[in-house]
Amino acid sequence: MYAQVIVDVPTMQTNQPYTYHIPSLFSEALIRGMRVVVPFGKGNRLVQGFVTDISDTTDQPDKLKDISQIVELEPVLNDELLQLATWVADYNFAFRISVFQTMLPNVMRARYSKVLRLIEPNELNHLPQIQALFADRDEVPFDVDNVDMTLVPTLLKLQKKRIIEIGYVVNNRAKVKKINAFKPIKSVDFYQEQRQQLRPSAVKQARLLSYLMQSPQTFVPVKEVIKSYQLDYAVLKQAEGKGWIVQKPLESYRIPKLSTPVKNSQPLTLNAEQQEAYIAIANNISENDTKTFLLEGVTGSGKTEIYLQAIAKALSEGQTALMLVPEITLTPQMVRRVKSRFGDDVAVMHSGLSDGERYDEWRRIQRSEVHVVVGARSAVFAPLKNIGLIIIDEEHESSYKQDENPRYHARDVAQWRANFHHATLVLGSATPSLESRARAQKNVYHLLTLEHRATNGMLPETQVVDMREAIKHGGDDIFSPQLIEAIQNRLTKQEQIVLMLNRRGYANFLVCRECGFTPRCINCDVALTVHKDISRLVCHYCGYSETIPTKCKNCGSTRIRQFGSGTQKVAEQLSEQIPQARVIRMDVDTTRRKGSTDQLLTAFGNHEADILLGTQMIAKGLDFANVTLVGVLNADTTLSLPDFRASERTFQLLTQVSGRAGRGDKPGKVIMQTFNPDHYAIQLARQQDYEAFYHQEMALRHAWKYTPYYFTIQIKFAHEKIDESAKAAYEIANWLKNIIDNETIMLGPATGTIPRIKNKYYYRLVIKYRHDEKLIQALGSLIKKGQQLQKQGITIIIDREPINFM
Ligand SMILES: Nc1ncnc2c1ncn2[C@@H]1O[C@H](COP(=O)(O)OP(=O)(O)OP(=O)(O)O)[C@@H](O)[C@H]1O
Ligand SMILES: [Zn+2]
Ligand SMILES: [Zn+2]
Repeated sequence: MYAQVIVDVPTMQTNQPYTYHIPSLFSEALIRGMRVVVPFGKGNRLVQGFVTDISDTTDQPDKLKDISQIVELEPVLNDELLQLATWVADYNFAFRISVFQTMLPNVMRARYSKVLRLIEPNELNHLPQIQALFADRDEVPFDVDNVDMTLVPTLLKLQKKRIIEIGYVVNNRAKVKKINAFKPIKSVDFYQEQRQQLRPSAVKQARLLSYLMQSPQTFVPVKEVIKSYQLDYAVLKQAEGKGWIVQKPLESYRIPKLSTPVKNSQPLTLNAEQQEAYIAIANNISENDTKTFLLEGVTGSGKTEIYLQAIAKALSEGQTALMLVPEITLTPQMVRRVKSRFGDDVAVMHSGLSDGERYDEWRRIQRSEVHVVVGARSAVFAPLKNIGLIIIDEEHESSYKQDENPRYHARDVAQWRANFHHATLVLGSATPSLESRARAQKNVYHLLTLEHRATNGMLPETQVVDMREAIKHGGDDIFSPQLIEAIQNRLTKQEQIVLMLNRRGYANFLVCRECGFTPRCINCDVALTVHKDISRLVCHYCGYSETIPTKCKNCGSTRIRQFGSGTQKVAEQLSEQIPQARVIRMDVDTTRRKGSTDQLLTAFGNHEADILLGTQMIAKGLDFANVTLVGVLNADTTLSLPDFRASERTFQLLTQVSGRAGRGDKPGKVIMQTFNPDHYAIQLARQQDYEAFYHQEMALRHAWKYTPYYFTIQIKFAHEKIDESAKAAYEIANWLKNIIDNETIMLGPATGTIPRIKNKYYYRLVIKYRHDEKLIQALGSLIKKGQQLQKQGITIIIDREPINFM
């Protein structure tokens, strides 16, 4: 028997399965989708691999290597996921191994460690130190904890003489958590009898026996019983010794908890608009039809309620449901809402979980113990079976596209899985991506609209404040008088306020007021960002950091100041201007700790603070009835992003954050501060008019030949030497020129917006096309052709529909 194995070596040469011989020992147990350990390459180094196929015969003439080990007895990838992986890899020009790793919990990524193996023990007689190192073992871990590094020269000599060898072992980090449990094994009468014979002083034994007399005949965690019956371990040990009970370790799940308990909730009675949308979705679920709905509903229109009832519908049909939410703050709030409806039938997957929790949630899904999954981007690969419904909330969010290999978009993967399962796909947003809205226009998607707020409230009224005027009249560049006045007004009424500092594309760097010098990253050529909390300048691309200088490195002047401001500075300014306001600050710094987001939001919800001040992470999903004012400190910074989607991003962000105001009975108000008050993205966000924005932006996209009129592919070439990356870029550009369609447009080669990242120089090509099979084929072959380039140290990145133009 032979197995096709994709090995854990992400290079162009290894992007196809290798054939291995299955030793008879494993031939019964080995199934497609399992993890194995195999020898690889000339040195037969052991690596992890995934079995993608098994066959009785092989056409490989060479002598084949044996599979060394099976990692676990259950397959970790089912047939659907194996097929999906092939599609994701091909479609996104990625390696299959990278796709497998993205699909599975982190702990299934193999860790390799070095070991020393003894080959000729008799040769060590005159080397007592080495003998002592091995003692009676023939393999020891090769690391500083085990090996005295002064022995290394000797060890290397011994390796040359083949007396020892240095090898690799594959460590499986996927560990199941166990807890101690016990159960009674005697009859009630027996326990009663024992109890009567006890000495009066044996209080704890008496308590245990009374417990055993009425306890269930199943394993119960030791800890729980000890706590509720005031026992101790010694008593249980004794009882085990006397044969009253048996103990054994039980598998236990690490289930992620929210900061406070989740209250149950009941389905709400849908209003007419909601009902219409729900019926369309529910009917489609019953019919097992593959259809995609675009649910375009203004902020607060009750999209979430429709999702929850649609999930209930899928469950009632005996199917499962998958719901994706953007990887941000809103995850805990959404998780809370879904758990309040479906309780323990929900598994959660997002980056806030520990590796152990992630692994356990994944296993609960894999074993079909839960039927609902809520999670961020990579949850789209959750091993659910029999999917009836997939929901993508805030479908326009760019975080659904992975910005590293494999560069997949969760929407594409969701569509594939919906087709596979004949499932219903629902894309929801108040501000759909232009791509999705355009597909609805062409009836590829079915458009469902909600034009009114669910609570009958009005959309908030929005005022645009021209900051150029505010500054002219002696105001500062953070708070206009209008905003300060509005905040004070809400404070007297005990109402709450959300303030957003738009940090995307924002300049939070140092500038010398004398010479204009800005400290930049030594690896990336980008301005360093000021992080006051750790008193350092940090590079956001590579993580390089240095202390905040007091003098300009260029001219020596001490007038080196921060340009722009962070949430911390805004909070300081706020406490100066309105000292009585209680402020919760929410940004990457205050939400880094696990669970902190959920805590901060719960505190705000309980009115423990008046103002929630944050970056764009607070723009979406928050549903607090007492918030009547939303202030946007700088509406226009996103407009300066080097990206054709800058207006779309700005419009989406402003509309979303405005939607946080007036969600309860009280009317809401929004104040947007901007230096570009006349820009259409800002004006249309003020009117919350998505449809008008869609038409205006589509006209521009058409004129400039951008998405959704054209597809886009970006190819990046990176090398430590700028000449080498340029050469590769021109070589490939010339090769492609002869292949691509007449209508296809190639831009570049050009250096990226940021030419150097992590010590590599980037060159890029941007290709815009409508239908170009030859182009796609050429790019597919490029990851093979790239082998030659890779040998020269060139990295090639092919990015379909890139989100990030760097
Ligand atoms: N049918 C209904 N009857 C009464 N209240 C409702 C109904 N549907 C939704 N709501 C309430 O209206 C509020 C807004 O609903 P929800 O958060 O679902 O809107 P949304 O469209 O998801 O909002 P956003 O896109 O702004 O996040 C919530 O407090 C919700 O409980
Ligand atoms: Zn850097
Ligand atoms: Zn200077």
